Amino acid sequence: MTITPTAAALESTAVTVTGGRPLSGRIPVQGSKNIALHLYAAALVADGPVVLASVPDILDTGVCAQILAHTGAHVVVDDGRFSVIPAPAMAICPIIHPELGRRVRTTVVLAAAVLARTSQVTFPYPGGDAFCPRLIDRHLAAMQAAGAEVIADATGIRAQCGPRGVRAFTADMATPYGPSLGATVTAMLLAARAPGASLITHPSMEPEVTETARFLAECGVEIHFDDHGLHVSGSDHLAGGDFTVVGDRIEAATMIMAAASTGGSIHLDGITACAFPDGLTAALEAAGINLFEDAGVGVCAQLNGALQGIDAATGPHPALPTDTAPQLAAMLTQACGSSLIAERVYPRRDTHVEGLRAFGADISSTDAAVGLRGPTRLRAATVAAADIRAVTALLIAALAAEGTSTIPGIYHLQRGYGRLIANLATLGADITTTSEAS
Ligand SMILES: CC(=O)N[C@H]1[C@@H](OP(=O)(O)OP(=O)(O)OC[C@H]2O[C@@H](n3ccc(=O)[nH]c3=O)[C@H](O)[C@@H]2O)O[C@H](CO)[C@@H](O)[C@@H]1O
Ligand SMILES: C=C(OP(=O)(O)O)C(=O)O
Repeated sequence: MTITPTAAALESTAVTVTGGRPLSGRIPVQGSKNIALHLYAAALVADGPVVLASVPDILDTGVCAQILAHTGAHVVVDDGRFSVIPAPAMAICPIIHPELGRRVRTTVVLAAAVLARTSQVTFPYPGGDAFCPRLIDRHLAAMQAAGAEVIADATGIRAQCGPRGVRAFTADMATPYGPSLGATVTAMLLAARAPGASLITHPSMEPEVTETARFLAECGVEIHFDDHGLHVSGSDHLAGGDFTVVGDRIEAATMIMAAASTGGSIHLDGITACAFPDGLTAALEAAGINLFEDAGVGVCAQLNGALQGIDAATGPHPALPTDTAPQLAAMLTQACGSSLIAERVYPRRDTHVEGLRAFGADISSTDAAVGLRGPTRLRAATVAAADIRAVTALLIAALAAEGTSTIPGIYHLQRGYGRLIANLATLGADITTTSEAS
């Protein structure tokens, strides 16, 4: 099996940006990274074939496709279409490939799907961004509630159910930071294959959850939300289905913030204004960016005068998504006055702060908030980032800065953005990638 490029291979490629050009124009938005990843896991609980359209061409979907193939599923990815025929239960390998599993966050959700199909699974601790400790206790509690014995050691986790497989259950998704997105999908996939009525209390309502629920309903699962939580009537046979991944609201927000940081305005195809959570729309508008729906085919984002500093807080849907906070901070370096971005989904998420300071930003962070003062004339810098949204924050700073900046390493960028560099070039950015080998 070919393993998709490793971090080391991609860390030898750098992005070079000469800033100061206003970005404007029209670009497409990719299918949502995080929705696609959860749908890949959901595809594993179906018995029939699944086709997902508009999947983003990124490292994380490549890694997840390989994890599925390793379980025995027949997987084809072609021109944005992901087709999978899950193996019959008897033929599923109940081991999540350890090297691949350590590279993505969705490993535990994929493991839940395998557990739901085969009554057992062994998996490594998941990867994904490491900006702070990211617990998985709610995922494991859902597996236990579904009847699995869960044993964790230093190398990974093993979950095993009795001969009847997963059973209907009640599990709670609340954490001190709000409901867990990933654990809610883990619980949904277990419940989908557990005959009887399951109840998931305090579920996350992020689009990743509601889109997975829509997909499971297409496959024949009875599923609905009410004041008590998420009700799932599971079955030991699920049809497959065809499903389209909606546009990536985080990529869209990133592009809007990149353009606004340079004084530009853009048109995005493949997303609608209602895909933007209220907290994101409110933050953009308060900063001076107007969003207009374009006849149901896209969104225009236009600057309304100079950017203004804002106070904002991340939170569970429909609040400002935590995955947009680093990019927002980069944009607000160009805003008049002070800004404060409170982080309420994670105990801390500020790996972008030091990098932005290298560009000259007046920015500081405390445990759960980032404070800024602007506008600052940023100067070019050579600085690397530690994770997917921190790297885009640095790219935004480079686009706004005077001179030529270098951001070494594109591993984190490629985990989540398939066409970001090409799209920025289309909008007028002076941006290239260079390999150390060249
Ligand atoms: C691949 C994917 O979709 N990743 C997204 C997903 O991550 P992910 O599913 O990992 O995020 P969670 O919603 O689970 O985590 C949010 C918070 O809950 C806590 N927690 C989580 C699980 C648990 O079992 N116990 C617990 O305490 C975490 O430590 C964190 O503070 O949702 C996050 C929050 O919207 C996004 O930033 C990530 O981009
Ligand atoms: C934190 C993120 O991703 P992951 O959960 O895959 O690390 C993200 O998409 O911003």
